[in-house]
Amino acid sequence: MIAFPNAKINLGLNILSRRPDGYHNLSSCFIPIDWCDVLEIVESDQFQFQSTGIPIPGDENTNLVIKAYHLLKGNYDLPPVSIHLHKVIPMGAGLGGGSSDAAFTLKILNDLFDLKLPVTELEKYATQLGADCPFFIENKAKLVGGIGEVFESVNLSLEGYQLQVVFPGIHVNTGQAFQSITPEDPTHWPKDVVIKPVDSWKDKLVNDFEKPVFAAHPELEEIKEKMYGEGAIYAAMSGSGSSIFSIWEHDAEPVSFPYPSFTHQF
Ligand SMILES: C[C@@](CO)(OP(=O)(O)O)[C@H](O)COP(=O)(O)OP(=O)(O)OC[C@H]1O[C@@H](n2ccc(N)nc2=O)[C@H](O)[C@@H]1O
Ligand SMILES: Nc1ncnc2c1ncn2[C@@H]1O[C@H](COP(=O)(O)OP(=O)(O)O)[C@@H](O)[C@H]1O
Repeated sequence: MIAFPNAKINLGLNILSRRPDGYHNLSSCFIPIDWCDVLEIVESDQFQFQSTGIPIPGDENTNLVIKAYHLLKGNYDLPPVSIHLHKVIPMGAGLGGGSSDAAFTLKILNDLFDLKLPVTELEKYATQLGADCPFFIENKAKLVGGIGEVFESVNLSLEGYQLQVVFPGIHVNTGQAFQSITPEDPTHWPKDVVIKPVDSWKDKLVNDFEKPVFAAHPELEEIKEKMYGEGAIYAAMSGSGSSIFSIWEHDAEPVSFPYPSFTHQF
């Protein structure tokens, strides 16, 4: 069975409070985007994992795809599988690619072996793999709270707009980025801003990670400012960075950068 785990971007990302377990409560609007990996899982004689495309750092057993398989295997009598992950989504980019691979692994195994796990159960398993993972189970634009596992539907349409996402190659460590933030309530909440026209979002829809990450990497802020300077309606960093995205009128020509990038007409 083959699937195409996609990335996400954060429209606004406010870090509200630090919890006793070290995690942070946040408020954001997540939207899926069509920048995708390729993930194939088939039944096999023995467990096998192969990855191609962008090399994934770290020991193979830290790969979230393998962790997702073992998590389900702990509770279900799963046969061995052969997994092929073709990595396209940049990593450490604030795009949630690894989390998406993990969530799609759960969904494929659920379908392949007819486990009949409902969405709520899949989301619980996904939360054990990473705070961003449960979003990719339903994989629809959502207002997100808690540490990333509390969802509210949102009436958001970007139809008629164009999205640009640029990955400038700087890898941001998510855990360290959270440590550099002083949590507080925002002046404007994402749920109130994203339902208004896109041209009202600037300065209201804020990603709290921008301040510390831009201070460490001023070239990222320059990319955002260049997007605004060339006509973007809204521009911001996604997640803990370092991807910068911008929203344009459908007939605009987004400024180009010498980095991996993705554009999409909604
Ligand atoms: C910041 C966000 C926003 O969408 O995205 P990315 O930049 O990673 O894409 C997410 O909250 C990232 O979620 P995810 O990357 O799954 O986090 P995890 O693997 O669970 O945790 C990585 C590190 O971030 C910290 N963390 C994560 C989520 C959260 N709500 N509070 C935290 O403090 C954890 O303490 C951990 O040290
Ligand atoms: N399947 C996977 N794809 C990408 N990264 C993975 C995967 N499994 C584990 N990782 C680890 O997670 C880290 C963060 O990757 P990713 O989730 O794509 O970025 P981000 O958290 O910035 O959205 C990577 O640097 C890598 O060490």
